Amino acid sequence: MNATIQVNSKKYKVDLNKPLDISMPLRASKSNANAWYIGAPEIQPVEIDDWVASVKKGASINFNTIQFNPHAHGTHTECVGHITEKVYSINKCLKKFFFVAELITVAPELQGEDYVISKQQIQFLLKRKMPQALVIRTMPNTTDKKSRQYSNTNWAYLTEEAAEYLKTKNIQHLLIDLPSVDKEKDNGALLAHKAFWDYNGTLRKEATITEFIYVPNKISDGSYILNLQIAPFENDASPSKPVLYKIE
Ligand SMILES: N[C@@H](CC(=O)c1ccccc1NC=O)C(=O)O
Repeated sequence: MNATIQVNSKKYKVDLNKPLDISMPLRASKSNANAWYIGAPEIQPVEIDDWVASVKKGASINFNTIQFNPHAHGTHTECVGHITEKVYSINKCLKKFFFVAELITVAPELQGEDYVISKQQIQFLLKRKMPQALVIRTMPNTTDKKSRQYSNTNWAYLTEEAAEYLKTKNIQHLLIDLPSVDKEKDNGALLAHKAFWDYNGTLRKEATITEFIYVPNKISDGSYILNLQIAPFENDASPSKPVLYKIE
């Protein structure tokens, strides 16, 4: 199934039969990716008295209750409501689902005791491109990202200057394969989140941050059409399913 997508005067051809899924599966397992010091996701059949809602246990259906945290357990998309007292819901902030996206690969650089993604690195890789969405794959990109236990690891993060740069480039949607665009332990500073959403200026209510993606190595850097879908939770964040389509 082929589609031609026109954005202003530019036409992009994509093959909808060739989706490139950059989300992580969310599993009820200790080996599911995890951050923020909580346990693993749980998926359990409902139990009422002696009845267990599992076909294996004699019920006519499987009927599971799921317990998880969108920020801690996998690919999720969040809006500015993640850091504001006022309630903003991702289901109300994200109202369009197709975007022109650029995928870049960055090796975070050592700054003091931290690894960071700098403005210079992004500037160099983006050149003069002005995509609506930026997808950042960090190096090294091993498959253990899908099961990594990130708590207390001081993962790499985006500098405030880099996030500010993305805002000035008018990038609306930022996607990254780390648990957060910010430093794990920053005493609540959340500098990159705040710079990207213009927290101290005019809130960018339509801008979103998607964290905990996984971009397989077989997908090369370049321009794509991104389909960014969430589950319709009225909450600051929802599990999400970003899918790329190569521009032919
Ligand atoms: N970096 C923050 C903590 C933080 O961002 C956070 C803590 C617990 C659960 C989620 C968090 N942030 C992102 O989703 C801090 O050190 O205060």
